[in-house]
Amino acid sequence: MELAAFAERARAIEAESADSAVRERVTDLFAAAGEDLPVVARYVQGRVFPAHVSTKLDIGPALCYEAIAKAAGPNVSADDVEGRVADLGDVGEVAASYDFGGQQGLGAFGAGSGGDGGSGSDGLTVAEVDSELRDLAATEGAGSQDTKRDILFGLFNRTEGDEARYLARLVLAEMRIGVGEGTVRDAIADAFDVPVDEVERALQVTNDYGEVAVVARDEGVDGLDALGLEIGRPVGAMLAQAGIVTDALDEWGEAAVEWKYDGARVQVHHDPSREDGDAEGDGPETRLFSRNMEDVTDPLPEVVEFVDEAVDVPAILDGEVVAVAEDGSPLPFQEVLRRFRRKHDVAKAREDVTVEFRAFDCLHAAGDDLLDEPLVDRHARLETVLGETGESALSALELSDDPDEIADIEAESLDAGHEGIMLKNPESAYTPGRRGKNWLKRKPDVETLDLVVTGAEWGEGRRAELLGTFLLSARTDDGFETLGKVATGVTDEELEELTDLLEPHVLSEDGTDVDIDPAVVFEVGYEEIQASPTYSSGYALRFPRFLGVREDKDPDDADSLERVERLAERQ
Ligand SMILES: Nc1ncnc2c1ncn2[C@@H]1O[C@H](COP(=O)(O)OP(=O)(O)OP(=O)(O)O)[C@@H](O)[C@H]1O
Repeated sequence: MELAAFAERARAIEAESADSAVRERVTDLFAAAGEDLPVVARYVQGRVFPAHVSTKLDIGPALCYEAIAKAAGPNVSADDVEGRVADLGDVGEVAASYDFGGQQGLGAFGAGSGGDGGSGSDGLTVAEVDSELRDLAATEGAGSQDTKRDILFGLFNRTEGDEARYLARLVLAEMRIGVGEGTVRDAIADAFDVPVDEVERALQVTNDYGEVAVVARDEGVDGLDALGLEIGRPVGAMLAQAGIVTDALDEWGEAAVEWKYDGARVQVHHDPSREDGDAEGDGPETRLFSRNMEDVTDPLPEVVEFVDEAVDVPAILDGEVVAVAEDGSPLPFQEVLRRFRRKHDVAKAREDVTVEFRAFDCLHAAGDDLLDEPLVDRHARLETVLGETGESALSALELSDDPDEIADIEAESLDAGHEGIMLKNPESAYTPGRRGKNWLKRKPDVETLDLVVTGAEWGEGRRAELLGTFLLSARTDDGFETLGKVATGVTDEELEELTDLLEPHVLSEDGTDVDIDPAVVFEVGYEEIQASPTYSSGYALRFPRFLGVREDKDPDDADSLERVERLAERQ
């Protein structure tokens, strides 16, 4: 499929407001995508790679503006592009407004002019874009930024109008044409006449919209059924809602109660047949993935060693990595995230902060996918997989229908320095990536919010080189809405780290005000949530405090405005 045809359809999808019309258009797009279906199924959601792949484009706005400016000709600078993005608020709009790479003469036959969309500026195809972007992502080392910019320039140079619009939005992860995961799932079912439940299950186990779309089309229901978990390919973590003991007992009669560890989520993939350093190079025995499916194997060698020692069957385990002090008591989870981030000097980091694994679920063991098994059975399997050697990592699961007994478990957890308890439906299946009612978390402490940084201000005087005040936003279906600024409680050293983290995502600057692409999630505490016209969400945080960066969360995992509204009502 030519990029022009894709762009024309993307434009039509974006113009629709009714969900059913969007779904129909996406269905038609999939039916027409031919051999580019896997790419198209991802691009329509603004994804370049499947979620289970750790590869990233790593293109910041500044690099993208340079590539656009270069394609636009000698009279346009990256600053001009940035200025126009600040005015128009959409990099796609800006990219579409330039005449790129001497294509002007072909303009009359350009993107969008043909009913079949096949008469693009120079026949650039979606497959070619994908191949170039893969090359771009694989570029590393010295000079890689220049190479990336050149590849991107080469692509922009071959686009015009809507092609440029959606290419720019794609590479900056700002597609936003109103196509969410649910729409893609439904459209796959409609386009290839397979049950939506089967598509949903296949998506949960593979995390790959492209693969599922192709299997649905080429192999139908049987093909989808045959898709299973694969060791080495992470799946979404099952998530919890806030809940209370009486709700759990009313609903299930009896609850499975566990300590809620204050660490960071890790999915362990272990295959003993893959020896480290084996000649075929098919990967290490154990790989670890964070909650957002990043590969965190290298920074956590002691967890790898523990699993290699304890587990001797192929397995996928779910659990938490906790940082522990010398006396064995838990340290705040920020210490764990520090370890996750560490790429160099891991041995030194390991000396500074000790981490341990706590396992609470088993998704696969010795060839059996266990997602549909009841929790209690999965837990029993987990115990077997860990065996005596791994016993210390097993999270104790107690079944109880007695609120007093559950209160005692909560007190023990808090005494031991943990966060509270998890209440789980003993009979429930494991639903990857879903925040359902079968797992409830109970934390007695005041709730915190995980919010996306969408703006900042440069400091003054001594801190003029540092970003000092951060604008925070909650997630909505269409993007992000602001609800406060956080400035206090941050040291110079922290500000330096935060500036380094955020600078690559700066979209535009106006005086000391900086507009930032949603990429970084902050955990913040607050005294109260107030209704307020100051911010676009209609709410404002009273006395917000910075607690840390949620390195393990993407903007899509940040708290929603709906949750903010619920918390505001409960105050
Ligand atoms: N025994 C346990 N069972 C399941 N999850 C646990 C357990 N102990 C700790 N956790 C952690 O609690 C999290 C569940 O809360 P939730 O799904 O809301 O994630 P979250 O947004 O990271 O929440 P929080 O910030 O409260 O940890 C899990 O992702 C996991 O990291």
